[in-house]
Amino acid sequence: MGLPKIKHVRAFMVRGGGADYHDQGEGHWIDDHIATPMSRYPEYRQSRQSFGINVLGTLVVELEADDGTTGFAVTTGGEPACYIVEKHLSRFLVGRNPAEYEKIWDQMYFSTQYYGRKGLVINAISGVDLALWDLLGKLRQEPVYHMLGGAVRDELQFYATGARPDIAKELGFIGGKMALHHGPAEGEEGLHKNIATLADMREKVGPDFWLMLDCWMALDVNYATRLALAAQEHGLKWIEEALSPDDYWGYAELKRNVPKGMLVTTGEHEATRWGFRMLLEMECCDIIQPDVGWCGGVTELLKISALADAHGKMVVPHGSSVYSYHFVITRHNSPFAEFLMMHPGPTEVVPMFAPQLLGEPVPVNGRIKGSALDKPGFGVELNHEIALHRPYSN
Ligand SMILES: C[C@H](O)[C@H](O)CC(=O)C(=O)O
Ligand SMILES: [Mg+2]
Repeated sequence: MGLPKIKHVRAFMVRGGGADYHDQGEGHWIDDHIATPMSRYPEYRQSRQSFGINVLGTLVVELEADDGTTGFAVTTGGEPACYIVEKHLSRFLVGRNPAEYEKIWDQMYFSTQYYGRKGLVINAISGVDLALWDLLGKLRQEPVYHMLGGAVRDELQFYATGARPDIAKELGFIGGKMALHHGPAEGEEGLHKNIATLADMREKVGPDFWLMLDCWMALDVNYATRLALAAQEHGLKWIEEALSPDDYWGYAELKRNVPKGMLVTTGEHEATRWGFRMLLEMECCDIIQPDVGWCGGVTELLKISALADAHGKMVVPHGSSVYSYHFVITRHNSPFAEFLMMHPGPTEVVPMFAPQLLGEPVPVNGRIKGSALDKPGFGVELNHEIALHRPYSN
């Protein structure tokens, strides 16, 4: 329909925070003895970087149209994702109209299905999809949330993820989600410590502030059930990602086991409508948490969200900065959003994907006004002052 065609596809890798938010320096709360599936090995317990959580780095996808307009997006994926974008996915983009995002998504997904479906390949597809939406918005001079149907509310409300829900409360957030520190291999002592941390935080924030625990796939059904039962008296709102993302059966059992009123959430490491269909149809959880940069991008999230809505479930995307903000504001079944506190303390609000994005909005008093999203595309620019490395070309 008269839009300039895509002329160039470029994929860069970047180190140091941003979309690979686990790639932080020493002393950051996000790498401080957090329970993981690798915690069963004592040598990998203290630091997630020790087992390689940050090996990938960020993938930046940049699309340039015939008229010189560029759209871009960032996600996790680094060098291997650059290869997939440049050597495989670019063929579905060059010479194409960016408004054909449905057909492009379909071609990217089915051409990679024999080695893709989840994980890195879907991260790469998500990055391309988000860059397409950004380009489309920049060409049409429209914010992405307009193209998704427009806002259903005037502002976004956030809960904060970090080690200091007490400070998150002072900063105006509606709740605080803490990482669980000890996994099953740390025995009864670890379980008591986990509960003691929650009890201490409940004491600090008072009775009504939401408190959640993020278990980052570290537990088994028995441990997660015991944790949930013990956490009830401290008003735990939800238990997140307690089990392996492949253990749909375990999630269904956990959901039956937790105390009435406590929510089970998961999905940040799930991908595509087919993965989320499993979580929904098997009654695994109360809230699904797709990461917009990992689940297939906005094009796929629209389908995931419609499926969740039909099942009466909320969609509260994992992190994902502006890519989540433009989506959440358009959906009734996404009533609030996550803000990942990337300050090392974390005692201050800093942009989630700093330093990669310029103009990234941040919550003020736990909120972002819809008007802050009123710029073309996702409303941010790539910070060209950071070291962008292009390992391959197409
Ligand atoms: C804090 C968690 O372990 C993880 O780093 C982030 C996450 O899962 C979330 O924000 O949700
Ligand atoms: Mg999580």
